[in-house]
Amino acid sequence: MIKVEDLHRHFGGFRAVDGASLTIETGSITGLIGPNGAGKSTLFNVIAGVLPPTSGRVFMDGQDITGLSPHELFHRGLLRTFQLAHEFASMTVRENLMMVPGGQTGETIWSTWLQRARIEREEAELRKKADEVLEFLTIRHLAHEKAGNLSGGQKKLLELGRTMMVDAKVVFLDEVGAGVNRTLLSTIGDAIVRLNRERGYTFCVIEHDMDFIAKLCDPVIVMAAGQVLAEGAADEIMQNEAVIEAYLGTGLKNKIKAEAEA
Ligand SMILES: Nc1ncnc2c1ncn2[C@@H]1O[C@H](COP(=O)(O)OP(=O)(O)OP(=O)(O)O)[C@@H](O)[C@H]1O
Repeated sequence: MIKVEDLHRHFGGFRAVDGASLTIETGSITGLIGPNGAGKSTLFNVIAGVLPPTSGRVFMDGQDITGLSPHELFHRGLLRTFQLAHEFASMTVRENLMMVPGGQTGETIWSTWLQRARIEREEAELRKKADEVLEFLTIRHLAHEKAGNLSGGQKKLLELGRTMMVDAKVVFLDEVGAGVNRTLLSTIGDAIVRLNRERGYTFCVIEHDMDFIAKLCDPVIVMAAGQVLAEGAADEIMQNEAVIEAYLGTGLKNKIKAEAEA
């Protein structure tokens, strides 16, 4: 469980996150939505150790993880997808996956020279794991493709694949659907659900596509002006007056209402 208590992140005098408190339950796929500039990405960045908070605390399973580096959080199984360095364009999809775990014996020249057998064994294990990941994501056919040639949606799948190479526990996905076509978005959605159900991943997903959020996420947390405005099931949230107002602004909401009544 991730618990965020009264989190603030200010930029100069501007309060991007302004006292947000929320809980991401273990085993959930929690949606995080809100109008542009609501503070969602900043909140993600603070939780994931990319930005220090101005004040407030973040706990993971009861342990205070406020201000830990992305690297430390990575080793605890908490990651924001872009923490996993972006794909290496000239390497194949499989090689990109094999790069993730890091710390293999083969990383220093001396050990390369002295421990060839061990390195070969580690490589074989990594290759096997990468192939399992590709199978799970239904993209085995892309194993030898250069990562730079993948479409936007396939790159998102590769990002999910990277989380599987390190057996992540809690994954923060920022705008997973941006620029992704419908078919691939549904493949990505399926992969998220299966990782959640079959591998016990907890997800927190920022996404503007409400169909995607409604299909995948429970609960949905709504942020506006740096604070949590509402939380609940997707259908409740979409009926919530305060949420509609935060998205549309009162003026626009009244205009739509007037037009509907006319
Ligand atoms: N490094 C920064 N310096 C100054 N202001 C920033 C910085 N990062 C974010 N902000 C501001 O903080 C506010 C919240 O930004 P953030 O990206 O967290 O919102 P968001 O809810 O993720 O928006 P979107 O849905 O458009 O991505 C915005 O007004 C943004 O301009």
